[in-house]
Amino acid sequence: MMTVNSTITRLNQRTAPIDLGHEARLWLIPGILGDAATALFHTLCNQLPWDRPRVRVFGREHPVPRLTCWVADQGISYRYSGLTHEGRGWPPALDALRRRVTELTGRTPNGALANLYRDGDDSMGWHRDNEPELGAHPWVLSYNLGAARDFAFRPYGSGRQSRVIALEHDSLLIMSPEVQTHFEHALPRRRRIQDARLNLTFREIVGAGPARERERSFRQDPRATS
Ligand SMILES: O=C(O)CCC(=O)C(=O)O
Ligand SMILES: [Fe+2]
Repeated sequence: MMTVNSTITRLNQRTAPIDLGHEARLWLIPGILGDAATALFHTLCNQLPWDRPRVRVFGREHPVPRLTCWVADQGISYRYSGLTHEGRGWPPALDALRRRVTELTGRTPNGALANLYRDGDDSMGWHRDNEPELGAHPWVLSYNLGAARDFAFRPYGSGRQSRVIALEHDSLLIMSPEVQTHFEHALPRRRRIQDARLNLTFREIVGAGPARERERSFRQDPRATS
């Protein structure tokens, strides 16, 4: 497995990072698949076994405002929305994308959480991706298809929003581990957007430690929760 430093060096050679502070860095690489991206978008929309988990927020049950699917190596499981999701292997449609993500980052994720936002009404609330099964240095590699959407960061614990980045079709956003330590992120609702967007966050599940519920804060908008 690649060390943290060699990943940083490789990414810095490709593009200048966006520095959020506290050593938390983002790299945004546009156009990583080219023409193949549009076909991949339609294939994944149609072929992934999408689910719409229900979660309890302030004592009431709601379906999450998006569709989700966990894709991973056989036996690699991930806990979110109160359920453990088991990896069943990768669909061939993702082979080229996985190779490309590894080529760009040097990292070898063994799972990806897919989210399908049917239109701008679908969203994801403030959270960090720091589950114990991601280990002490969780690199999150986030690939985008379809409608461009804003992605927001704010310092963890402060509520003050610090940065919004537009994530466009066929772009890859890489978050260094410190992003999860010091910042939360969210995909805010954007009512004017009528088109669908699909996001895959590639992750490395490193241990079988006790899974705990994904951390979410519901301050912004209870409908934007997961
Ligand atoms: O849709 C996105 O860009 C964000 C997804 C995300 O933050 C997650 O799956 O943890
Ligand atoms: Fe996330």
